[in-house]
Amino acid sequence: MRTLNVELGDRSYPIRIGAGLLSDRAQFAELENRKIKIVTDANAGRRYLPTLLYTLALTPEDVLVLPAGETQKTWTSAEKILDWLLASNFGRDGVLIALGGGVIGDMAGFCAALYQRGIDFVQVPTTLLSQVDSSVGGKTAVNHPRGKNMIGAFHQPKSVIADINTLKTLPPRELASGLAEVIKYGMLADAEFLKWIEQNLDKMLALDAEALTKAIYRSCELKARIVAQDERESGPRALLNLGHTFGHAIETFTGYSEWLHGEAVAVGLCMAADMSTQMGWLSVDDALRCTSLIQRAGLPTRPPVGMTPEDFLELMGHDKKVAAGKVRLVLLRKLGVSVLSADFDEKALLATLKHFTTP
Ligand SMILES: NC(=O)c1ccc[n+]([C@@H]2O[C@H](COP(=O)([O-])OP(=O)(O)OC[C@H]3O[C@@H](n4cnc5c(N)ncnc54)[C@H](O)[C@@H]3O)[C@@H](O)[C@H]2O)c1
Ligand SMILES: O=C(O)C(=O)C[C@@H](O)[C@H](O)[C@H](O)COP(=O)(O)O
Ligand SMILES: [Zn+2]
Repeated sequence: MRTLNVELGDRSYPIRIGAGLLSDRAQFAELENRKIKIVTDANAGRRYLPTLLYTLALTPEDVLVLPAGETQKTWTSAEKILDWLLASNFGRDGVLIALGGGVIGDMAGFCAALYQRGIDFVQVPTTLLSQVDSSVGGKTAVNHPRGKNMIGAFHQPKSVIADINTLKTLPPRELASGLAEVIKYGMLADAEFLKWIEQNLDKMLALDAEALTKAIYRSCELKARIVAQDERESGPRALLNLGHTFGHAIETFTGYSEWLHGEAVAVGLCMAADMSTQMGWLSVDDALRCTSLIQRAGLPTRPPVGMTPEDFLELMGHDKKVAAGKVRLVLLRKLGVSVLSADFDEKALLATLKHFTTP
């Protein structure tokens, strides 16, 4: 097992990564003598709930199982969770566990932030995407038809327990979706890691435990370092949004169905790399390197057919990074070096949007 910490003073917490953690009671030692409730979804619950219930000596009454998928990441689902906690007379001293992918983690975390003005919660991520990214950093939210993660709160978990054995049942498309965020970390903060991803992609696609553990550990380490500097995204944390201004536009355009988050981010990464070359920063060769890695991971590299530059511009105008009415974009100076840019050349953006939306 490998452990690292997110350093946030008295809200610091451990991220534990290893095989078989779900059945190891010691991993949940902080929860001893606490009332516990679990929120999960149908897929993660079917596979991993029995083990977790046994480990924590809980019963099915302590669990809420929601339908799976991004379309469920709504205010209505959050209300269901809050209603259930209230109906169970759950106290402010209780702990909510999120067992599942990023959808469950973001929603349960959001409800933990709201319920009785904030209760403790623990992330037990079961997808690659949630183990490398969403379970760490305390961004919690639900989607709105007008925009991704538009209703949310910052609320840090008490711990993150990532059992890599859960990845064995992940459908290939979901594995690839998680790889998009791993590639993002290499592109935005660590060119050496990006090279390692290129060299070890096939191992990760074959679910090699050592390669996956390294990818999860390094992604979490890079994220934890940035979150520790800027928990609430007033500065460098925005860099974690590389590819997301384009990606979130795609997810909103497609109504949070059809496209997975990582797939939309993958296209966003290609678009951000392309625009960085239009700005004269990233070399064309390096942008192509990123696109070809994304393609090798089985991810899309172009937006949905029918999406126009105007669609992108309209949706990007609602991005949470907009400041003083101006879109701000995360771009690459070079591989491993990202910047948040407000004064980018509009022509470069238009050229990228045109290039990616022309059949
Ligand atoms: N808070 C953050 O910092 C942050 C970061 C990145 C992404 N996100 C959010 O995370 C969400 C995407 O997360 P995701 O990709 O985990 O999606 P998800 O939660 O929808 O999980 C993907 C699918 O896999 C299923 N599943 C979960 N674990 C499984 C397992 N072990 N075996 C088989 N199936 C399993 C789920 O039921 C679901 O159908 C998006 O809403 C995105 O916005 C948040
Ligand atoms: O943790 C962050 O900060 C991120 O930006 C990580 C992203 O991968 C993630 O998708 C996040 O939820 C996006 O946040 P948002 O504030 O743009 O909705
Ligand atoms: Zn993301």
